[in-house]
Amino acid sequence: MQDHLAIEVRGLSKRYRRGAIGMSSLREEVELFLARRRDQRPRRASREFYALKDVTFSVPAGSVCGIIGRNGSGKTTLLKVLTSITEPEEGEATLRGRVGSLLEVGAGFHPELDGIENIYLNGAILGMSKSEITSKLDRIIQFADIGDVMETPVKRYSSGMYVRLAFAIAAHLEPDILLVDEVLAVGDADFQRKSLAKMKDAAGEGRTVLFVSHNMAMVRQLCDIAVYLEAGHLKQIGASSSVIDAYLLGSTPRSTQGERTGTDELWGELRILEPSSETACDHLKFGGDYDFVLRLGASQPFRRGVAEISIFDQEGARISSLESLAEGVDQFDFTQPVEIVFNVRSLGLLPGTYIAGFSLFAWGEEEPRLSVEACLSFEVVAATVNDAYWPYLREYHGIVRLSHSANLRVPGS
Ligand SMILES: Nc1ncnc2c1ncn2[C@@H]1O[C@H](COP(=O)(O)OP(=O)(O)OP(=O)(O)O)[C@@H](O)[C@H]1O
Repeated sequence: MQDHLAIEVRGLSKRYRRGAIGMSSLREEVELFLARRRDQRPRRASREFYALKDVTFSVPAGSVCGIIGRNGSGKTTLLKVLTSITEPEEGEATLRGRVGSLLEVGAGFHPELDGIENIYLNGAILGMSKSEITSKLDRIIQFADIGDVMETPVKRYSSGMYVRLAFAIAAHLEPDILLVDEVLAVGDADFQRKSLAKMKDAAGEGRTVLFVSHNMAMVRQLCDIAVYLEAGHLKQIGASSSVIDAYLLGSTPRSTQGERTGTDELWGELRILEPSSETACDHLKFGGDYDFVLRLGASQPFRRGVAEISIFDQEGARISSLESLAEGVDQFDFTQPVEIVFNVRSLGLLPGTYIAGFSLFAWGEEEPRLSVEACLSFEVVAATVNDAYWPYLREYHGIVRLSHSANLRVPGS
């Protein structure tokens, strides 16, 4: 193995048998359940499949590497193979140095032992001496910041407390390689911020971090390289920004170039353009100016209407909408297609991935005549460091930035 490589994975394959409930991801179970209800099909027979297939890549020491991919693409399986929780059928993985991991809430903890005893237990597993662990104890307790439960058996901890303590241990026992699954999402925003900073520090000290996440803004911010898995195969590895772009494009519901949706009688097409440009963009800068252009066509006259563009986050929560009526546009003469241009200025959506859709209502009717929930996805990226807005990051500041100013005053004077 080459010295500068902390992790080397060669031809890794892992097979599972699908069938029993609880073995598949939740989403797969829900899909299966719905499919069965729809078709009354008998239960799918159990069969083998590859959760990982011939995966080969390496990670240089001192890098922070993101592992990304859709649900069920094999990310967790990869971490489980790397930590020897599961054995691969083929291939091999070599990890250079001491490995600390944070995979599942509660994993690596003994439920009957209290917080402090678990710190010693984990340290011992990592091969540390008692005095080495004692010297780090205060920092771990301080980082976990879970109050006076350190002497309570961890089986009584909430999942948030588990994660706080587990991350504090994993990060402070100074493993050479730190493997972190999405568990951090359980912690609150403040704790996530501390954890991200800690992972960055770890890399700065020459440690290697492998970080599984669905949060592209976080991966983009934290990781210098990324591995993109698709259905157990390695789809791409490289600089995190280009791998994330490839992943987002792959999971885009439809082309950002805009695509006609609807019927011959009534259709719409949504594009995002830079003002006075005809080129569609899918990477928008936080704080930038954009035109959301909705082209509509109808075969029947449809005079008074309300057009609305809805913007959702990756989890499907509606973040905002743009609405024509409030802006004084409500007369659509459909003798030929029309375009409604929504001028969005100083875009206040924080870096992250968003999905847009649109609907068209006839005046006075409750149900839309045309409704398209997701027709394009776009990503908002942080502007450059020189930009006044650059520090605004979603995981620290929420999803939208309200336009505001601030001033100082002394009450009563
Ligand atoms: N113990 C198991 N037995 C059978 N199948 C399994 C087992 N563990 C995982 N799988 C299946 O292997 C595939 C990969 O799962 P894995 O958890 O690695 O995906 P993932 O990318 O981490 O997904 P997610 O993003 O949803 O966490 C999925 O189809 C999953 O259902």
